[in-house]
Amino acid sequence: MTEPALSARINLARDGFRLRVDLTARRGEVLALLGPNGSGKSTVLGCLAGLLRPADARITLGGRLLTGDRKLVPPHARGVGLLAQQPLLFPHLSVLHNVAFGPRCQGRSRSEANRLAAGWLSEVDAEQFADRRPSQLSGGQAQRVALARTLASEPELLLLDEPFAALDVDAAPALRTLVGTVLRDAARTTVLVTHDPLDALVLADRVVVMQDGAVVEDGPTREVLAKPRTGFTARIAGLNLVRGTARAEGVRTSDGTVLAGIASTELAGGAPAAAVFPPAAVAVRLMNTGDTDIADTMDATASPRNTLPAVVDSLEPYGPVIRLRAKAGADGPACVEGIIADLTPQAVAELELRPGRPVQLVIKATQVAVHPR
Ligand SMILES: Nc1ncnc2c1ncn2[C@@H]1O[C@H](COP(=O)(O)OP(=O)(O)OP(=O)(O)O)[C@@H](O)[C@H]1O
Repeated sequence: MTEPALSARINLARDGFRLRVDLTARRGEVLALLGPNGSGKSTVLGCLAGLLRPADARITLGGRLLTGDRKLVPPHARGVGLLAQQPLLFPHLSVLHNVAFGPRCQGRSRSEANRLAAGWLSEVDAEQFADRRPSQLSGGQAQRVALARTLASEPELLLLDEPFAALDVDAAPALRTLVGTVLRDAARTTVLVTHDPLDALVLADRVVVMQDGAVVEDGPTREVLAKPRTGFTARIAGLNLVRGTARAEGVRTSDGTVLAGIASTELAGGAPAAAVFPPAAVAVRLMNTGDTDIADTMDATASPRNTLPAVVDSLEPYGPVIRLRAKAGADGPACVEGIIADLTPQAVAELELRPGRPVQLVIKATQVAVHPR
């Protein structure tokens, strides 16, 4: 096992918020840091960048101690580059000189710094803007230049804080592709803070999920998103997650509902478990239509279905489908709260669905994966 390039143990308390994390990343690894608002992601980045001075922390990068033993290496001397949501370019410098700024600060000659800057601008497909001022760039172009500026200092650790969040939907995919290309440098370690599961899937090798200042999930991206252990991760992965305890046939929730499913690994009865299923696996029917529509499509060999009474909470367009969010009815099980179902607009119209309408959620047991929690 190789020594991690980045190792960070951070303990920090601030106005009622407590952060306790232990993070490591290998050289060349791209780590996505996910978590709800206020979970502490930016605080972790601030500590790594040297912008925050945690009371109790030990951060090393490539064997160098950055924070710890009463030492705090200042931001510019860390070998850490930070790309924030906003490009934050120097308005009075040309694009080329913005990018050359880092190498100049590192002691390169003017011509050498300009040569390097031109190379990085071409790397991010922005060499044609070299002579412009930042005010003459679009948001997407400015963010590309900001990426070149960050990379021009050749950081050992690259921190990306929601780098696509401020971009419009047309500019984000191009920059995401570009970032994907530059992140393939095996010499650099990257920590990417994002709300977007697509960023994690496309760019990251590993996902760390934070909640209330602590790490609650850590693993290979696909594994974490496919087998979420927390409601937050399930939501960002676009999956439903119902918690409970393991039973032979599936998961028993705290309200006594048993959700039939298929266990992903062997689970001891009574162990904490979660039932995970995609919104497309949830069929919706009206409470008062009887079982005929389902019975018509079921034969004797059909897999068992879970039928749960619920109430429509909201209906929102979601790409080509309508996403229905359910809530618990007065007498129904609480476990249906927040379950999402994707329906065709035609089905929504035919069933005359609207918020407040009692429905039944029908979920095929074969599409419910049961994971340990
Ligand atoms: N400068 C500050 N002074 C005091 N408390 C702060 C400061 N900045 C953030 N906090 C608090 O620290 C906690 C963690 O905030 P942080 O910004 O790290 O979360 P986050 O996960 O990055 O959230 P978001 O996704 O909303 O950016 C929150 O409770 C926040 O209110």
